[in-house]
Amino acid sequence: MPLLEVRGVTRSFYGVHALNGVELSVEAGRITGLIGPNGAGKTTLFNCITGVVPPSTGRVVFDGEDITGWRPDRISTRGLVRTFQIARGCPRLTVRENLLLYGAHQPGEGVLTALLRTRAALAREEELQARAEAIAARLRLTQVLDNKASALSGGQKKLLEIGRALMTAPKLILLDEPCAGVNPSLTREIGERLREIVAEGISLLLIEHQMDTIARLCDHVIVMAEGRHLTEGTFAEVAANATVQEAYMGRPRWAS
Ligand SMILES: Nc1ncnc2c1ncn2[C@@H]1O[C@H](COP(=O)(O)OP(=O)(O)OP(=O)(O)O)[C@@H](O)[C@H]1O
Repeated sequence: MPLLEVRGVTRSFYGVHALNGVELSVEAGRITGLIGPNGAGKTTLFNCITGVVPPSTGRVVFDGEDITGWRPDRISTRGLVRTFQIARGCPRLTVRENLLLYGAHQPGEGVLTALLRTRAALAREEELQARAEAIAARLRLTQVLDNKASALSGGQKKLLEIGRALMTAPKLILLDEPCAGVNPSLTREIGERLREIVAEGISLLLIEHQMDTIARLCDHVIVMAEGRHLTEGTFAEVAANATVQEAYMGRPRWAS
């Protein structure tokens, strides 16, 4: 059974059909790339899957459970979380605080428990601290744990965004352009961290425009165009597909 199934999902905005009945599946244990020309509906699909925007019609099934129309926080407790193209962390908080903020959304963490500071709450806080430190170490952010997020480099901000997603103990992370705006060597480094995350059993679905990054990183590639699933396969297969080339025609990013 696929980890994620999208069945006939449509979404319109003021008469614009952003999604026209998307059908796709994401398998566990690998990095799946989601590509397509500008306006293909990739970000809207991410929003519909993760509850940021409800689909107009269709179904989203995650890990065997129908999550269509659920709110993002409820979806994340099931192990499905997304990152945003523009990092959404709190710049004035430290890296550690940013990580803890996300861990606090875990199931079982009630405001009352936190306020009462019971023994259980203190133990939970220690556990979250340990998790934040372990995730920072995984992402090579230990040196900057107590620095303000605003002081991080562009690449480190991207890693922090991934770290915040990891704090929710996800099964699947949807990454919206995790390497956008970072230089080639940092892109490779982020790629290495993503590979390590997958080796630990977390699955990834990522939107990326840089085709060399997709080619290097993704085990499988799904192509969208005009709000629909166009085709899928290995990078070599989709790159050789005439329909894909046609969908990208005149779009210089394909060549980059
Ligand atoms: N909130 C919104 N209001 C109105 N139109 C929207 C909204 N969100 C998306 N759209 C429209 O839906 C279509 C699909 O946009 P979307 O951003 O999902 O595509 P994309 O494949 O992610 O594009 P890009 O690669 O440029 O980010 C576009 O025509 C876009 O203008």
